[in-house]
Amino acid sequence: MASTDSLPAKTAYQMAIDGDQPPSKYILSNTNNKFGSLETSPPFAPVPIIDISCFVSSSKQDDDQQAELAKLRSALSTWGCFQAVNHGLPESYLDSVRQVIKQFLELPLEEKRKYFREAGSAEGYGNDVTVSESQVQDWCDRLSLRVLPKDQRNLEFWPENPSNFRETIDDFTMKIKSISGVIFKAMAKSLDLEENCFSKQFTEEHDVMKGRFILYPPCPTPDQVFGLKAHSDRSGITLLLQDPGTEGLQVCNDGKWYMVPVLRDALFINLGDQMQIMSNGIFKSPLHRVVTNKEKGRISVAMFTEPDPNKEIGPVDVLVDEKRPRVYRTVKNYAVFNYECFQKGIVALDAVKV
Ligand SMILES: O=C(O)CCC(=O)C(=O)O
Ligand SMILES: [Fe+2]
Repeated sequence: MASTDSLPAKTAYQMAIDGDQPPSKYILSNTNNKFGSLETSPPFAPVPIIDISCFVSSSKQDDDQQAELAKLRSALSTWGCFQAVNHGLPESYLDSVRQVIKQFLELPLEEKRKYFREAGSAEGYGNDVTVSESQVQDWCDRLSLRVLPKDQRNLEFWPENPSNFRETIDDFTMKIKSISGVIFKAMAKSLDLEENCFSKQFTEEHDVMKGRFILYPPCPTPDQVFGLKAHSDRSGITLLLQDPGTEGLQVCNDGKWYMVPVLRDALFINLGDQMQIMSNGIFKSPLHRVVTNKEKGRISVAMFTEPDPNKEIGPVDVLVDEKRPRVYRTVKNYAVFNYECFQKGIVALDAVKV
């Protein structure tokens, strides 16, 4: 994988501390931005709020569950995302997760350098993967880790400072895995499919999960710089813990951009490309991006669940019929496929259409 990454002399975080103006490679232009102009305060997205305790608790009335399942199906086939509430993780627990990430990402550069992501590697500390000289840079510092399967963790990238980083992220991973299992089952039920048809590929027989821990420092020119460029996720689903103090995430619907509201105790869940493929296009993997803020920084925690890269995925058989012909062909190792498309400037989901 050809890429030209090296840790810059200054990361966005250091530039923000020093009061530097963003260098030209961070500034948007007509040639480096193809997904619509940057609006820092578009309307709020009326993203559905779903009570996911209905999907686990047998004490809830069946009618309640049916209503939430209908809401889930509608949310995922229109917005491709929803706010999950009543997920069982207390606010103080979520604060402790954000805290270890903030502590690591705010360490001096020399300390973080030990975990630097090498060119061609998906793991470690740094900025986005650089695939072309003209690529606009994201105004963020981030750490990417493979968190599952446990025996494939590369601990050399797992910070030892703060000292509770590893145990906190390990515990959070297992809790997110369990919530993902509930959501994959609910997604299947909402489509009248056998309840395990997605969960067995994502959280039972195989569990591949990546974590991305991001710090968006304040930016002096938020109307010219993205925190994160527009993209769709390559995952099955992504579970995102937002910063309770700062908005920044935007989602695209029908060609228009909306700001995702921050709900203090919610997990924001968006569908990734692989679930769009498996649902034969019924569910949507939405384009999303992050804008920066002049005064305030923002921390976010994104957990990506993916199927086994060695197994082919494709539309579930019963979702393909005369009324809804097969939209996508089968594909293996979508992460690598997606990266190769990105390098060529092609949208991966378009490239897997039949
Ligand atoms: O930071 C956010 O709010 C979104 C992060 C994201 O979209 C990603 O890491 O893929
Ligand atoms: Fe994303």
